[in-house]
Amino acid sequence: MSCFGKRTWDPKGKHCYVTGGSTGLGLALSTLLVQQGADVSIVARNEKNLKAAIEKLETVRQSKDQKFAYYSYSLTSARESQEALQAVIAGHNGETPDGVFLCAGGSKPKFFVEMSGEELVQGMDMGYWVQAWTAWAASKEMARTRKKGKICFVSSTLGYMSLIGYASYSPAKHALRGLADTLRFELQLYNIDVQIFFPCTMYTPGYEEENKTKPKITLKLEESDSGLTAEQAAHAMLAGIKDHHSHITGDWITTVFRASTKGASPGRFFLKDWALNIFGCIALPIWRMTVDREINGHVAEHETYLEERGLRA
Ligand SMILES: NC(=O)C1=CN([C@@H]2O[C@H](COP(=O)(O)OP(=O)(O)OC[C@H]3O[C@@H](n4cnc5c(N)ncnc54)[C@H](OP(=O)(O)O)[C@@H]3O)[C@@H](O)[C@H]2O)C=CC1
Ligand SMILES: CCCCCCCCCCCCCCCC(=O)[C@@H](N)CO
Repeated sequence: MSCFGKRTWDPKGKHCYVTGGSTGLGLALSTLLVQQGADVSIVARNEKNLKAAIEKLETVRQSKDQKFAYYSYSLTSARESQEALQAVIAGHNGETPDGVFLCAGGSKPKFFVEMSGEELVQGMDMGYWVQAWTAWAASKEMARTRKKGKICFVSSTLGYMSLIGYASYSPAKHALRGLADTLRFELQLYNIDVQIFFPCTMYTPGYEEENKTKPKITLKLEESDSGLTAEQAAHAMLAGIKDHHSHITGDWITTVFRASTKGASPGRFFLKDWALNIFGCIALPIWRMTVDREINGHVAEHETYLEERGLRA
């Protein structure tokens, strides 16, 4: 039983569709779902990683009846996201998934003035549309087939706040929160549960990739966040999913941001959220002042950086 006596969600025997299930958080979540008896279908682009992920899932299989499948699609367009979902359904005896877990995504942090127009558009594709299109396709399918399913988005700490360097990513992750909060209301019409996870830094292949372009100052400011392994983050995500939390967090810093930006989003026990909010009212402005000081102390170094790249007249 979870809050308000609602039964906890049990993955056993459920068909789970995990986007981005080939590496990082998506693979760690798929592994947990398999260990708890679910059938898992994963979608990502790179076929070699997908195959390797299925081999890993085979090693934790609980029963011979569990079905695992992978499909290679890029989920940044409406058409491919619908095709991917149809392939997942066809591969599972025509059955709509019980749970859709939207782990696909990525970021390419840089300074705003060094980003190209394409990179800013890609930021929305890889942060927002890569999950929104699948949520859209799955909502239509669940409503049509009367499936009382669940959809869980993956935002970020940066979906509640932001940091220098994340102009192409943080807005997309904030937009996911807007979509999840909208759908939490609207999809009640079809008995579909909508949740959203806000992970902090996770040490994954995606993290290593983003560090190739990340400004030094961004990396430095992120040090306040000690980070989680993909497995730790997946545990927190699944615990929140089971307990029907609308907004799921896996570390204390993001939990403070959750409480301090709550608005009308559902939270936890009100006294706990009040206490977190009061703590945030004091600690966050102090933290922000240290960040402003750090950025202002970076002006001279940044001047050289821009000159070296021909970005200063
Ligand atoms: N790592 C971090 O510090 C944090 C990450 N996040 C978010 O968590 C989620 C998981 O991140 P993480 O595990 O680190 O990332 P990884 O890069 O390790 O994994 C991302 C997964 O998404 C897939 N993917 C990426 N682009 C597409 C696409 N266009 N179509 C289909 N699949 C795609 C990748 O496979 P392939 O490339 O083969 O398509 C891979 O399976 C992302 O949404 C990320 O934004 C949030 C907070 C912190
Ligand atoms: C309460 C007072 C203390 C406040 C401290 C605030 C520290 C902020 C840390 C920001 C961490 C950003 C994680 C980004 C993860 C992510 O999404 C990227 N890795 C992109 O993938």
